[in-house]
Amino acid sequence: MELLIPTFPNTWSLPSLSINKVLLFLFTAYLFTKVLFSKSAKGPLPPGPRGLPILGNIFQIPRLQWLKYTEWQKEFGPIFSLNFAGKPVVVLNNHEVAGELLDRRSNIYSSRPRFVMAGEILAGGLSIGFTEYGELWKKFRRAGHDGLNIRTSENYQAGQEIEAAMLVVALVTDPDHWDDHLKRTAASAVLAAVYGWAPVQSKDDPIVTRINEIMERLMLAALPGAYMVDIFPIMKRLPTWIAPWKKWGLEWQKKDTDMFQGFYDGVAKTLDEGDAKPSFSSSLIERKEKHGLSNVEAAWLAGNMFGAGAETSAGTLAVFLLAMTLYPDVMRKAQREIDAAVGRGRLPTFADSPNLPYVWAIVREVLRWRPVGPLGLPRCTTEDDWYKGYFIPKGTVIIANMWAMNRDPTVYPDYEEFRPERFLDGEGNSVLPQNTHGQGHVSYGFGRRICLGMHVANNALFIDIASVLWAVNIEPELGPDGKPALPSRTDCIDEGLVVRPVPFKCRISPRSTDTANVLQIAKEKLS
Ligand code: HEM
Repeated sequence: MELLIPTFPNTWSLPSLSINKVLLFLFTAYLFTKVLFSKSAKGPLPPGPRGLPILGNIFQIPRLQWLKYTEWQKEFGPIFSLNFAGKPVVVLNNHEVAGELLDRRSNIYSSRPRFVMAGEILAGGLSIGFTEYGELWKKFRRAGHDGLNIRTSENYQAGQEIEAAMLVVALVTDPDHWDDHLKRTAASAVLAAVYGWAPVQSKDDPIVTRINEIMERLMLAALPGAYMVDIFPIMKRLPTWIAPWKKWGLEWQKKDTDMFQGFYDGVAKTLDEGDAKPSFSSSLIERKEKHGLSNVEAAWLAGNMFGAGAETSAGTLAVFLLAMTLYPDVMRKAQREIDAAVGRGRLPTFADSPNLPYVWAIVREVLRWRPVGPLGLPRCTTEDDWYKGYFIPKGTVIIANMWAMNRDPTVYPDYEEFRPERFLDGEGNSVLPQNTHGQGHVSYGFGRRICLGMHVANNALFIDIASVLWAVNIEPELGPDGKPALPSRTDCIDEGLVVRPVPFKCRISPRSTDTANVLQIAKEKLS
């Protein structure tokens, strides 16, 4: 079984065998000290699986952790605890407990665990997703909300319509590389929203590649066990000449800061010249005084939006294609709705949104059925707490098992099926389960740290899905026997930042005879 936790894989962190032995000794000594001198608990933690002495459950955690947690939930209930080598971890598995702790008690459940290498060294403490609950995070959050709330996210809709038209052209002219097109469009749409840039032409655009590398570096560095400094934070004080990993991290911090600063300054320049398109960065610059962020803080906030938004959106669009390949009746029903509301003479726009409730239900169901972040981002408690007789000490890592919540049979009977109808009543009005923040699912997280980009993401998904279904059919490939070869419903890849379906083949072809015009109509939108 592949293990996520105690692998210590990085050569920067283990430069030689002798250091290796010293560190192993220190590590063991640390664990013993922790166990011997740990403060006596004030009450019982929630129940959980029995683990090894000292090391606890760390060897029981497989790579697709959420599946194991969902199994354990059946045995231990909606809230259970684990021991990661002395660190208490509490896993929340249903809407009721997550709603109570993460939403209603969010004053003590809104911090993140400390990520020394990723958050502090590589990102210089400036990555909003890793920032602990405190003044800087509150400033980031207010500024982020100003530029991405439900109202301001409408500013980016014109750019999202253009992106959707580009996606249609790409899928019609080069259907086999659909995954590349999804990645390009997601990256391009987020860059347009964040910096007001013109669409990028390829998923391999050097800037897209460079920002993706930053996110990959941060996510790999954040994996438990990747760097010793996360186990012994005191190592952060080592001088760089004996800590090459620190030198490397600081060098990247400088390069990444220079790049984000350059992008941000570029927007400031176009604003000065009166030439800027509405964007998240332009809103940051215009409300600089109000937000109280320094230039470098604002530049990192903007840069991080790309990392948080591009791969998550691309992965979700891949789930959409998988669902359409497996559920042709859903696709046809949506196409009937789109044809009735939009006709065949133009692409859908945001003005059609009120007339496309089934398309909106597909957006919700895609996010519920296969969330690209099944465990979201971990939280950390900032005070001791009690829940139903269980004690949750300050500093506990909290994991929200969104996978299990989105598949709770009491909320979603037939949860394994892709069935957008579950979100609609007979009149086409939305039906949304409780404790789902008006979304129908919990894939955007909870409480004060709920995804900042959820309105931008929902809008992009809506217009992409409506436009693609207006333009093309998505069907399974035919196998050698001439019968449809269905892709796997369940196989997935955990890429660190997102979990997406394993690569699969499908046939994408223009719809019916009048769609000879599809390309022309989409291209007209782009001219
Ligand atoms: C389908 C696409 C997306 C999904 C599924 C998604 C999901 C999530 C989740 C689960 C979290 C953690 C929430 C928590 O701790 O409770 C998160 C955080 C975040 N997301 Fe998204 N996201 C998406 C798109 C976006 C976009 C497009 C942006 C920006 C334009 C964005 C910006 C952020 C930021 C900045 C955070 C960190 C918030 C904080 O720590 O305070 N996301 N997202």
